[in-house]
Amino acid sequence: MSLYPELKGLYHLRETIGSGGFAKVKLAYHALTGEKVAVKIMDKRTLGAELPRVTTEIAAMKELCHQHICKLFQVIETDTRFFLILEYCPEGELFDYIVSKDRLNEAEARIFFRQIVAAVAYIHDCGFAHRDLKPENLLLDEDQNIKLIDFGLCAKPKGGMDSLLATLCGSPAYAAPELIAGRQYLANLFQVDQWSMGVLLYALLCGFLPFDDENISQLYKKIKNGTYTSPEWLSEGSKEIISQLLQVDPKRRISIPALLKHPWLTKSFNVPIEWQSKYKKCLDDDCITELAVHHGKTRGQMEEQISEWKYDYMTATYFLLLEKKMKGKPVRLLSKP
Ligand SMILES: COc1cc(O)cc(Nc2ccc(C(=O)Nc3ccccc3)c(OCCC[NH3+])c2)c1
Repeated sequence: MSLYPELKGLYHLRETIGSGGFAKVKLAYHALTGEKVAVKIMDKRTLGAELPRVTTEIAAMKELCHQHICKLFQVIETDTRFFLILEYCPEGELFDYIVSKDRLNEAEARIFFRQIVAAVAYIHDCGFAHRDLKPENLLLDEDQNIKLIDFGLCAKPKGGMDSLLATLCGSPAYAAPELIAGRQYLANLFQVDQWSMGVLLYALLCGFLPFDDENISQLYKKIKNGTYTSPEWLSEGSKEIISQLLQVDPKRRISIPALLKHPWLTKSFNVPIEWQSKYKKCLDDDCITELAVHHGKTRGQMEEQISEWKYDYMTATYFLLLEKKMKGKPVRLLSKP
C-alpha cells in the first residue's frame, strides 16, 4: 500500500533529498515523461500557523515563470497534505558550493550574481518581494544555473506598486499620510531584497558573512549600523558594489535598474543583465501536438485545456515536455494513460 496514494501512477517517489521544519522534499519521476522532479510534502496538521505561508507561496509561484526561479509544476492538496511538484535542482544549494570552494573568485561570483539579480529583477517586475534571499534558498540545476526557491515569505503588496502610486497620482491632496508613508514603505519593502543580495555577494566573495555574532543583540546592532569589514582580497570594484547594496538607508541603496547595468556586473560581459523571462508567453506547438495525440483530442481542445493553467497533472506534463524540448530531448510521452 503506497504511503501517498494521491501520487499513484502519476509520480514514482524515490529517496528524500531534503527535510526542514514543516516539509520533506523527495526525488520523484513524472510517470508520463520520465523526467525527474522534486516533491515537497507538507502535513497540514504540523503546519499550523505556517499554513498561510504555503498558500502565499503557491499563489506566488503560479505567477512566476523564469529561467532562474525553481518552477512549480503541480499542486496536489488533500485533507491532510500539500504536495508541491517542483523543478529538480540536482547540484544542491549554492551555500554548499561556496563552502566546498571556501570562497569564489570574482569571475565565478559574477556569473552567479548576474543570475540572482536577474531573478530578483523579474520577481520585483511581477510585483513580488522575496524577503528571504540567502544561499540556502538558491539551488543549482544540472548546468550549475541558479534556481531561486522558497517563496513562503514573499510579499505582494495588494495590487502592487502601480495601484498605490495611481492612488497617489490620482489625488495626492486627499491621500492620508500613512498612504504617502505606505509608498515609502512599499518601495522599502522591495529594497529589502537589495540588502540581502549585498549579504549574498559578500558571502560569495568572502566565504563568510558580513554581519555575524553569536549574541543576537550584537548582531542586530551591527546590521542596524551597517558595520562590516572588507577582507584585503576584495577588489575596489567588489567593495564598491557591496557598499552600494549594504546601505542602511533604503533610499540610498542601489536600485534594481542601476544594478542591471552596474560596471561590476557588466565587466567582461559588456551587456546589461537580460533579466526578462526566457519562457515564451505562447504555447509550444510540439508539446501541444504530443499531448493532443496522447489524449485523443484536437490541438484546439488541448490548447484550451492547457491555457487554464490549473497546475494539475496536465500542467505538469506540459511543462515537463517543454523541459525535455529545451534540453534537446524528444518531445514524447512515455506510455498510454
Ligand atoms: C519554488 O521552488 C521551491 C519552493 C520551495 O518552497 C521549495 C523548493 N525546494 C526544493 C526544490 C528542489 C530541490 C531539489 O531538486 N533538490 C535536490 C535534487 C537532487 C539532488 C540534491 C538536491 C530541493 O532540494 C532540497 C534539498 C536541498 N538541500 C528543494 C523549491
